[in-house]
Amino acid sequence: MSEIINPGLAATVGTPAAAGEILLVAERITRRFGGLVANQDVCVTLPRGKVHVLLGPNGAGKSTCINMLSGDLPPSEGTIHFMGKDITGLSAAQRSQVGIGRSYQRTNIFPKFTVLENVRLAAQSRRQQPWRIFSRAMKQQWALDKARACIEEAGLGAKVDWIAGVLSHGEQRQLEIAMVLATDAQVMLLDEPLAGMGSDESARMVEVLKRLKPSRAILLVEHDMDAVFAVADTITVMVNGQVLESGPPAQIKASVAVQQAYLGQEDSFHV
Ligand SMILES: Nc1ncnc2c1ncn2[C@@H]1O[C@H](COP(=O)(O)OP(=O)(O)OP(=O)(O)O)[C@@H](O)[C@H]1O
Repeated sequence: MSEIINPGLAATVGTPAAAGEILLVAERITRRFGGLVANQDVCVTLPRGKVHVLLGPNGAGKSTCINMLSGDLPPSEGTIHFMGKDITGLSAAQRSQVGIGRSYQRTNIFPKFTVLENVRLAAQSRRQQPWRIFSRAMKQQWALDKARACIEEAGLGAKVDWIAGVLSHGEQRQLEIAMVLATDAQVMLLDEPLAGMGSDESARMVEVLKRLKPSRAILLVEHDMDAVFAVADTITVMVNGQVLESGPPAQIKASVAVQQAYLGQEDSFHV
């Protein structure tokens, strides 16, 4: 497999497509760690224009699932297709280049760089000469223009020249969203984007997610139930590495099996 990109796949990215188009399909993905089955036969379908939330108690397998979708972990079994092409064997870097972007549970930015520099670097990471990213700093106008647009879309327009390290926690998470956008992600995999946020910051992030949703497919792992039910079109609840139930929010809210899975957990279904 080429280290840089699958050209056939790259050519499909950026093609205007209708809402509802299926972008990513994971079929029966399974991941074992020695004798532990962290995900078993998990199926996920991500259409453009929809937010899919992965819920589940601690240790249920949500991060393992998102790691397999992003390419950070190879599945032990199962397949993942993006826009009809099999990407099961692509690395995380290759998936980023074809249009699958992710954020991590922990904030992942360059704290001494400005907001604009962080996002400009993310934009340039999609290009095929990553070793030039630093040496040609600030010279590529296209990357700056793209970075500004993504920063605006992520709701950070007023902080474009701020040093990233002095932003609030919530703003740093918004910056990460801008960095994912700058890679032209069609599919956004977001691992707990609201973690550690206060209510104002959470509300702002929910607005950002709603704004991003129409033109992309978004998969979230999130524990904040108010936010989950504010943005989700589909919710998949995992327990012990398996899908317990998957469906629209009203179905999940009414599910006795889901209620029972959450008994004694911090994350409650009081929504
Ligand atoms: N790299 C690894 N090596 C061994 N076991 C792992 C590894 N990563 C995850 N696991 C195990 O797989 C199971 C699922 O973990 P995972 O992190 O996917 O759950 P989670 O639902 O994301 O949990 P949390 O909400 O606590 O983040 C757990 O039992 C965990 O200990």
